[in-house]
Amino acid sequence: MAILDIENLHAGYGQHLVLKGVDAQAEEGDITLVMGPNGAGKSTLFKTIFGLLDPSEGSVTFHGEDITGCTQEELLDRGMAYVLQRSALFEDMTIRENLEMGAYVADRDYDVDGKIEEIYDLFPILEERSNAKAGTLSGGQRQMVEFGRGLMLDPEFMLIDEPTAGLAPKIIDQVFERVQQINETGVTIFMIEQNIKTGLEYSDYAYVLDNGATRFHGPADTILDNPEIRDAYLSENVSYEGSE
Ligand SMILES: Nc1ncnc2c1ncn2[C@@H]1O[C@H](COP(=O)(O)OP(=O)(O)OP(=O)(O)O)[C@@H](O)[C@H]1O
Repeated sequence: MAILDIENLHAGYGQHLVLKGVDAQAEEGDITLVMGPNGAGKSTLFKTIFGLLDPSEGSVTFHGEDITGCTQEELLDRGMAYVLQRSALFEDMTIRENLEMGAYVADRDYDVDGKIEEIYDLFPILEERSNAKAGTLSGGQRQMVEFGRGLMLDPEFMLIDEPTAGLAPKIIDQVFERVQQINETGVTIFMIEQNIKTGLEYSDYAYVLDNGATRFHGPADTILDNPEIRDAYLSENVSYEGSE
């Protein structure tokens, strides 16, 4: 069953229309990859899903309910989380304090400590380094804190924008393993990624966006069987991961 359903979505910045008819779905329990060239509109799509941009046409439904026009707080309440591409940690705060910030909109009786314990169980290094300031962490550890912070309100659906952006090639697999761990706790993942070959290995289904519209979609393990997709989208990523 689709937890998220995007239909004919149009959105942009002022007069600049970026999304020109995106159709996509996320099946419950899946990791769904969103790929496409630079400027295709991937981040714009995620911002529109999360209510940061108003669509001019089309709809986004979550659990069958139209969420167009919902505020971020309402979406968090409904079980959606958004992990941004650019690191937005509080540099002078500790790992634990950064995690606590992930629950700042929670009710007073929300069990913040209990949730942090769950995140420490998932990513033990965060407990070992809980008093370290975010500004002292490696790129991979920062990304783990970002994931942890996104998990603080117990989401069932997580938007993740390019989790490996700017990270060293040798830790890319680790980042995807963490995404997989999160998914195994029952969180449906909708993820933008430029490291296409590795990203597809960890995904169930994939969408290719081009020029603001859905160009192609299919099971992740079949996407690269399409020569058109390989030629158009893989060649520019070969440098990341080496050619076959
Ligand atoms: N805040 C903004 N104001 C105006 N135009 C923007 C803004 N953010 C993005 N754009 C434009 O929207 C288009 C799509 O950008 P977007 O970031 O959604 O693409 P993307 O597919 O995520 O690309 P990338 O892989 O480079 O992150 C680009 O032409 C970009 O210049």
